[in-house]
Amino acid sequence: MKKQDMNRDWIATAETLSSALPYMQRYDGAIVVIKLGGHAMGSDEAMETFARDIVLMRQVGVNPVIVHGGGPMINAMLDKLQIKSEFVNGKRVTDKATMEVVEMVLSGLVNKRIVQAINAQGGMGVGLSGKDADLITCEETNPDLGFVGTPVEMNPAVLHHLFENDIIPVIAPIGAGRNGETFNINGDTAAGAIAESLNADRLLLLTDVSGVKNASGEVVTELKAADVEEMTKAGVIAGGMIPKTETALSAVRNGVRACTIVDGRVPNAVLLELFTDHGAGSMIRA
Ligand SMILES: Nc1ncnc2c1ncn2[C@@H]1O[C@H](COP(=O)(O)OP(=O)(O)O)[C@@H](O)[C@H]1O
Ligand SMILES: CC(=O)N[C@@H](CCC(=O)OP(=O)(O)O)C(=O)O
Repeated sequence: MKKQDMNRDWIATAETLSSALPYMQRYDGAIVVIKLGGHAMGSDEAMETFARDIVLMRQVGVNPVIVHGGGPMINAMLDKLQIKSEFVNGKRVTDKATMEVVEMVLSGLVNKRIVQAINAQGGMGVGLSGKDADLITCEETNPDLGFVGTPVEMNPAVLHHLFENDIIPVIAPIGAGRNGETFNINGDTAAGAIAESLNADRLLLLTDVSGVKNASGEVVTELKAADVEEMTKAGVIAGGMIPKTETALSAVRNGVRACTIVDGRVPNAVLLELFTDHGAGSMIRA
């Protein structure tokens, strides 16, 4: 690269940093819940970039909370163990054997991969699931789905303790039942419940599409409750997008300031969303 071009690059970097100031001021002390879907997790390099962005957020005074999924990783382990699995409206039918695999994969492999990535960037990530410190208590969602849980009681006190100590919580979507059961919670549902219990400023649902698409395949940048209802009835919003839009609507109706469904495959997706004018994806409004 010529010296002149190199200078131009550095000038652009300095300009970008400078223009982020008002956004950093706006989000100083804010609670931002980020759901990282299994499909958005990708390569080690993508994980490294994601982790660096999260540590940067913490560095500039934001309180980030990561809630992760891991559907594809659960599928891979169930395949290895030759356990068949099916989804109904984006939720995995979960019998006892499946529940054991779900907990091992989410609280073990996936959770620790994210924690390790954050710590490698100089952050202090701590992994937990909804079972820790009674964070999420669940009831059965629907008997037909087995051990799929709906959060009914939240205890976010532990998260506030972690914020005070500069620790970044990384949460696996597993909940405890009142009678000693373990429940499998859809990752989006868990992220929404956590965001609501914290009255979060932002909920970002990171996935592997550029946003919620209409029947012609175009991303809709802003959706209201009525749009979501209509598109779901028409089957335009389907599969894994159903829990996302349900979560987004519930969140904005229950104290979360804004919820966006974002393409997590885009490098620096969370920084783009919080600290620039170039946020992409679909914003859901009440
Ligand atoms: N209207 C829609 N717009 C965008 N994606 C949709 C829509 N309806 C269904 N989908 C599907 O939802 C998927 C995202 O959900 P999911 O696979 O559960 O993601 P994640 O693992 O990130 O939680 C997309 O990859 C897409 O196949
Ligand atoms: C009840 C239910 O469906 N739980 C999910 C939990 C993981 C998840 O949500 O993963 P993604 O975010 O990667 O889709 C599952 O078993 O796959």
